[in-house]
Amino acid sequence: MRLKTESSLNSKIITYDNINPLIKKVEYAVRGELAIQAERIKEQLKKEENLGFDAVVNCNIGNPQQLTQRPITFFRQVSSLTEYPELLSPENRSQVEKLFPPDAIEHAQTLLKQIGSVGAYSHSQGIYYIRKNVSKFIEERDGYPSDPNNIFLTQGASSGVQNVLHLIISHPNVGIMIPIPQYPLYSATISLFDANAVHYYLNEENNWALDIDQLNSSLAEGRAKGYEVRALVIINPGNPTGQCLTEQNMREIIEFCHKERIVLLADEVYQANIYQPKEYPFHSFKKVLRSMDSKYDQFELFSFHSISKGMVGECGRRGGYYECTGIDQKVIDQLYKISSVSLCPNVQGQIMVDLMVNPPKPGDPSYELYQKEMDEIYKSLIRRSRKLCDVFNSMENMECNDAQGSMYLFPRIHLPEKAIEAALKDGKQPDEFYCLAMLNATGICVVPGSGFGQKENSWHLRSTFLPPEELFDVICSRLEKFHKEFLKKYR
Ligand SMILES: Cc1ncc(COP(=O)(O)O)c(CN[C@@H]2CONC2=O)c1O
Repeated sequence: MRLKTESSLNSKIITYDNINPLIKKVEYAVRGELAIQAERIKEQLKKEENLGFDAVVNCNIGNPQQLTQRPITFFRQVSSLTEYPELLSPENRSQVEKLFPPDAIEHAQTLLKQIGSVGAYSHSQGIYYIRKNVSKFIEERDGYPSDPNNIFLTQGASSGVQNVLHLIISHPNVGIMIPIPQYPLYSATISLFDANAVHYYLNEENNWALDIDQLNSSLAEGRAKGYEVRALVIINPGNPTGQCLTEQNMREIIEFCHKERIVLLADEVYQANIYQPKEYPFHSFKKVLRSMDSKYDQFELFSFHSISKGMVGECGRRGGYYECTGIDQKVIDQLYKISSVSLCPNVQGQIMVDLMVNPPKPGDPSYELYQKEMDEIYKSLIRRSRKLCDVFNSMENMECNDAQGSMYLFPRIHLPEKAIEAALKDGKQPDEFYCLAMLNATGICVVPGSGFGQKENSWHLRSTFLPPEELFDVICSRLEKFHKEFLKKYR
């Protein structure tokens, strides 16, 4: 028997060296080095250190309410009434009616009748009444049937994406096609589940369009590496690129998946963030699929949505859903089983999904305020996206496609050779080096393009356009001043 020395008894059982290597391999740039450095700077500012700016501006994450966007009043009224049902008792009614509109009271009562208590576990797929409202929303949006039994409510779209990818990744040789640039939930999850990302490049010169021949060459590459390519991920509208797919392009994508026997994962969390609705309207893959001929009736599609985006922006409540279309019932049963391991998605997140898909209707007492608040946020997002895009395009050595949708701009930066050399000497990617310098000089935290993937020798950054409009002029002038000084230093 090995004698246990004093030191070995005191040494850690779990160490960095002996944890799951797949976890060590995962990267998630949206909250990576830049975000960590931003937190350090926030601590310095709290100690009133003079850093040349008075606050950090988190443009690294699509987190609207962190940047002071207000929640939708009606949604919070209903949610708060469900949290403390005593407010709805007869003895409190007269008081409550002074503070809450009748339709909020009615909505909360209806939910509680279906839910019982928000403190109870719900059905693992989510509350059936809410899933019925999700199906109704989908039917009204697309004009085709939707079955609540094929809907899973989730802890944000993230957990739905992870469950579906986990289900599909049946062995280490599975390939999953993901866009470059992509939202790193996908690369991180594929890596965590020990599978293989098969990259297809979006075309920056054509407004980040998805060329079908790119899909064909990417698939051929994946298969040449011996991967069993099983799924294609489409983010529409795109993150970080903001492009919206045309119906024709979507039909070609469905034809490609059908021909190559690949399951389609349609990430549509930004479906309400559409800023050029005439030129680039949102079409769901479900609608386009159902508009195609009967040979596609068995086509397999997973569609994801979330309460974190749109004008709702309730990121922290962790709500979302995915719809299974054409998925074998036995597979759906396995998704139910894996959902039941986590018992259920949080109930307030489910309530927010219900409010997102079942908001006040014309003629309801709260409809006017609801519409006004949604409209104000929507119009402001358009103004801010255009303003920041114009600023990026006015800066030397920078070019930026406008945001057709989503919450981000992804400008390309042509960095001077000296800056690239300095970055590599510092052991950093050039765009990470630039973004860190920006953060330290201005307090503005963005994410380097290398965190999303990009064409060889091209450098980008991703910024949201979420800071409040009243701060925009200051932020834009800080960006311009920093950029000028950076180029001068490394010219
Ligand atoms: C394309 C896409 N899909 C899914 C998600 C996950 O959302 P929820 O889990 O909150 O529903 C995000 C979040 N966007 C991240 C978070 O903020 N900035 C981003 O790039 C996203 O951008």
